[in-house]
Amino acid sequence: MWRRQHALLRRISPLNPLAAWPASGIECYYATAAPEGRKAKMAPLQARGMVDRFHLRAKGGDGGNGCISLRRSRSDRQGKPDGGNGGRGGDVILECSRSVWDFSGLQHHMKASRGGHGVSKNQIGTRGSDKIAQVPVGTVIHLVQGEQPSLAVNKPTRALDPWDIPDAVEHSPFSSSHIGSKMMKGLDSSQSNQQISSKKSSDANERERGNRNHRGKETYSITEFVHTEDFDGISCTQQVETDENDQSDHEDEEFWEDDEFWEDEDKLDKEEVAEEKREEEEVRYSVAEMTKPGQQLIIARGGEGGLGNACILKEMWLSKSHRQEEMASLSTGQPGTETYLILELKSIADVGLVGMPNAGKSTLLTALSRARPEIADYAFTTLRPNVGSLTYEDYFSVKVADIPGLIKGAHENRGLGHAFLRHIERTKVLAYVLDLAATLNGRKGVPPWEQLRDLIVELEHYQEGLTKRPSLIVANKIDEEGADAMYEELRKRVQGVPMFPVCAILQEGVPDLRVGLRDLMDASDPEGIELSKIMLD
Ligand SMILES: Nc1nc2c(ncn2[C@@H]2O[C@H](COP(=O)(O)OP(=O)(O)OP(=O)(O)O)[C@@H](O)[C@H]2O)c(=O)[nH]1
Repeated sequence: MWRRQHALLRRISPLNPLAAWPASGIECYYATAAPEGRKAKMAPLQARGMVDRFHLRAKGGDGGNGCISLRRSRSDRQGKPDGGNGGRGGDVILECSRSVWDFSGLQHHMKASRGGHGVSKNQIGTRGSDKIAQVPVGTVIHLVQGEQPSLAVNKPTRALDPWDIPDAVEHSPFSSSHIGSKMMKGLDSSQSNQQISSKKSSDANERERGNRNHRGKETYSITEFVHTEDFDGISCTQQVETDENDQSDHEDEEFWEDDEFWEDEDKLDKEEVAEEKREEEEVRYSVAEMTKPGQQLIIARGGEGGLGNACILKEMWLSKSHRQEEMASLSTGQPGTETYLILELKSIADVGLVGMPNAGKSTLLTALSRARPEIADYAFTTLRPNVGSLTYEDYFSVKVADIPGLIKGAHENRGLGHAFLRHIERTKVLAYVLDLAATLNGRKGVPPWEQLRDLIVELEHYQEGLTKRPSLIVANKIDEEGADAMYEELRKRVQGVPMFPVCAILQEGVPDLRVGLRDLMDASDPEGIELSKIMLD
């Protein structure tokens, strides 16, 4: 469904003013240009805002075929087998990078190149090139179908293993299963090849692999590492774009030529949504997390190359009756593995700023750090989380995340909904930013204590116990007329929580807030906020 919509958008956006890119992350509807004689339709399109959840299908490159060749000479009329082995297919790799914000640069389908075929004179086919895509720091991987993703490192040493997954099984640092076990969350290496849900091709792959093992030929192991450090992100992006364009042109043609599309679109959409839901029910959540720049994760492995006849006849025993068939099967390259993943982004920060739209969260982030998020006097200016770094004199550094504004009923999908709260799931400290001026000077806003109540309710709806984290209150816009009295009222109504009156725009009260945040980070037994601590009317 999305592919069709993206193809459509590419086609109409330069010409059709109705299809101008929106600056929001909300699902939008566009009037689409229709071929002559057809009614224009309204099609939902994913807007350009942050893409923090992404469906990705990946396929490793197939292995190249082995060569069957005989080298004859005058002295040897019968000839000696000299066919080389096929090359291994490329892997599909995700690389964690600080230079990308979200998944908007990814393709939904990624395929690595196949290995080259073996040639005579015992020459091995070339290895298929890998397909590498960059994902942001904080990417969580859920597995819908296929094999567990595995970590790619250049050397199997402990020092190079950047993962710190809880419950990972400890192994010898030099065993391949160590790497394998580290890459699975809570799984041992014997489970690493477990299929979540089998597909035809992966079944075939497994069968083929079984046959190979049976004949004594080793299949790939996870100790075949990919050199990761010199990867040039720019060249990869270019490669990805080229492929995407090729694909999109093709899709465009199909799309406009397809008569049934206009009639069946709704039905198809519904079917696809239902299928996606069905698939999501079988998802294995959080099989891997990418938390450090430079980490690489192989999500689909290239197939092994087929054997050349030089190798087959030297090392294998072939039955006389089925010689040809066995030779053909051994020389055929294995298909690459396939996986279907859901990528989800959870920003990594120590402090999460939560507040109603327009409370001044982005302004506060600007005052606390060098981050420069968009600031404006209308609600929902922030559409994606912004993370800034707050550094203290002793070089202690705290990451602060500003997330889009929450409103009452966000859990019922009001405003921007509450899905982006996943970005504060991992924070240690919550800072509730309340707007002291929301009801002042004739404004029809919500009093600060009610803002606090609504925020707590929404956070608890998203995840029970989230508000038990160490918390403080930032009473913002103290510079406004009447804000002092409002602050006093707030202090009376909410007790037992550290509170800081602040004017984010003039940076007043910000130094005290910095100290307060540090204290909360260091405190051994800090408290969260409960609804019972708030006195409401
Ligand atoms: N008077 C006053 N205005 C402020 C203060 N802090 C922020 N503002 C104004 O409040 C408006 C909203 O500020 P933002 O920082 O965009 O608020 P936000 O909470 O990030 O808003 P969303 O992006 O909608 O979630 C802007 O016009 C700011 O200039 C303050 O301390 N005093």
